[in-house]
Amino acid sequence: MITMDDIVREGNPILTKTAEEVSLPATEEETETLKEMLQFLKNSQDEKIAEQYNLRAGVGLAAPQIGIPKRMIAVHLEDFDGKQYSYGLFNPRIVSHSVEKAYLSTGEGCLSVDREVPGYVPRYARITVKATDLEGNPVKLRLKGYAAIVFQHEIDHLNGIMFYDYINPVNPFEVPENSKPIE
Ligand SMILES: OCN(O)CCCc1ccccc1
Ligand code: NI
Repeated sequence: MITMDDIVREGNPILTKTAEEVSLPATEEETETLKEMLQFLKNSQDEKIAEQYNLRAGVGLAAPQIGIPKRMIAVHLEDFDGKQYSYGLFNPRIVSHSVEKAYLSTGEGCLSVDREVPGYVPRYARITVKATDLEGNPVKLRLKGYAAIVFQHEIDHLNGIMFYDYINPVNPFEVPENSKPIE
């Protein structure tokens, strides 16, 4: 099972590189890895398992974070409107997005960053993502709210981008232009 020991931390160059497309159909090993990434998220959100294995709660995970420079992400979360998202995706890409921006009013964190980095992270308010799921089927997801924020955070990891790259260094809590808070 994946534990915190498998999560690479900032300073590791893999986190600032662009990850490679997975050639489809994915191999059994790639599929198994993506399933383990999703299971890690479920474990990290289970009070008993998380406590037993000292897991930091996570709602998303990208393969570079476990040292695998491939375009694979897992997301497991319940949005504030109660909608549930549980996906393992190969080669996710944002195919369209709103002009309007949004930011998590609490700021963001990252399992690969062992420190608080305060500030608003401006992102697109709504995105459409195309990808291939764990069963090898094409998926098209129209996302908004917290889910849109998390998917963007994960897809950024595939392009070597960290959440704090977006924070305004002069005024971290400056409200981004044409944006709304997700709270
Ligand atoms: O890459 C996943 N990760 O480091 C876990 C935290 C995910 C996350 C946290 C806050 C806002 C968006 C995404
Ligand atoms: Ni992260």
